[in-house]
Amino acid sequence: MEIIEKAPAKINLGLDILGKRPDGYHDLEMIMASVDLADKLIINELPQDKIIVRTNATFLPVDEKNNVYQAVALVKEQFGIKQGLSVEIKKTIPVAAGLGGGSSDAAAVLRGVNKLWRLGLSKQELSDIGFNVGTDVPYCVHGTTAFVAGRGEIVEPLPPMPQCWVVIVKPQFSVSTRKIFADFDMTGIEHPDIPGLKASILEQDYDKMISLMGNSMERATMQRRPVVREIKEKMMKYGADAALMSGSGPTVFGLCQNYSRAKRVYNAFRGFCKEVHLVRTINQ
Ligand SMILES: C[C@](O)(CO)[C@H](O)COP(=O)(O)OP(=O)(O)OC[C@H]1O[C@@H](n2ccc(N)nc2=O)[C@H](O)[C@@H]1O
Ligand SMILES: Nc1ncnc2c1ncn2[C@@H]1O[C@H](COP(=O)(O)OP(=O)(O)OP(=O)(O)O)[C@@H](O)[C@H]1O
Repeated sequence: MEIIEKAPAKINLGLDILGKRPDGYHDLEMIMASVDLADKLIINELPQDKIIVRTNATFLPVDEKNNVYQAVALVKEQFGIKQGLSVEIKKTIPVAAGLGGGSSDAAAVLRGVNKLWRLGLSKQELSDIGFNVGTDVPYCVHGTTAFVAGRGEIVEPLPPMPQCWVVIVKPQFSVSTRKIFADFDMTGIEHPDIPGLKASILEQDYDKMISLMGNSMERATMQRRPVVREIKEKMMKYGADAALMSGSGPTVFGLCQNYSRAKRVYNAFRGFCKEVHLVRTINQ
């Protein structure tokens, strides 16, 4: 049986860093939403006991370093599964971009093997396995819009964010989340109002939502890469309702309720940046 799973990208409407923990990780509070920019996973069972990962993104690792490989290996080990698996990842989400592509691929393969091997695992159980692969996997297992806390393991689903167009611009360079966190200076950081942002989504109040969007990591990434600020400013200049860096960056996304405005913002970046997308939010 062949299983096809979609792995959508995420954006952080809000990201707050509460502090560094004794284990070196950071306590976070985030509001995340999925957008219709997705990788596609084609999953097939293999008779031999091995995991084969293939991808059109030839620069990506396909061994134990790949998030999909890791997620499958964990399930096989935990449930003593002797069948193998082949997974083809058709990559569309920009890599190391702040869009959670690797985490979403891992969540997608977990959903896939749950069906293929009839494991009957709940979302919570899939999240618990996936959390060993990456911070954003528990969120990606739940998808849509959610409040996420702790190191990333606490996921509280929310109603879908108010629908809008999303312009996604990824500059040519990538950013290492680990490095940004390692050098992160908590002094004087801006804390977005996450409870307020959460309330705006519960109330489906788009104007309130865009006024409260914020990302504590933006400043650190912008200091290293001023072009991130330039992209954000240019998005606003061309008519985005709001613009923000996603995750640790360097991708910036702009929100527009009006399609022609979104198209104008999109056109302003085409040719200027290589990876530019105009997509919708996912509302189910
Ligand atoms: C910042 C976000 O993009 C927000 O969505 C994600 O939390 C990052 O997700 P990711 O790249 O999948 O991150 P992981 O591979 O889990 O972690 C990368 C590195 O970021 C740091 N890290 C991550 C999560 C966290 N709560 N505190 C941390 O300090 C750790 O040094 C970790 O080694
Ligand atoms: N399936 C995968 N897709 C993308 N990257 C992967 C995958 N598996 C492993 N990686 C590695 O993970 C690193 C981070 O990739 P990813 O695209 O998930 O980052 P990101 O968008 O910054 O994520 P986040 O927003 O969660 O920080 C890459 O450098 C890549 O080598």
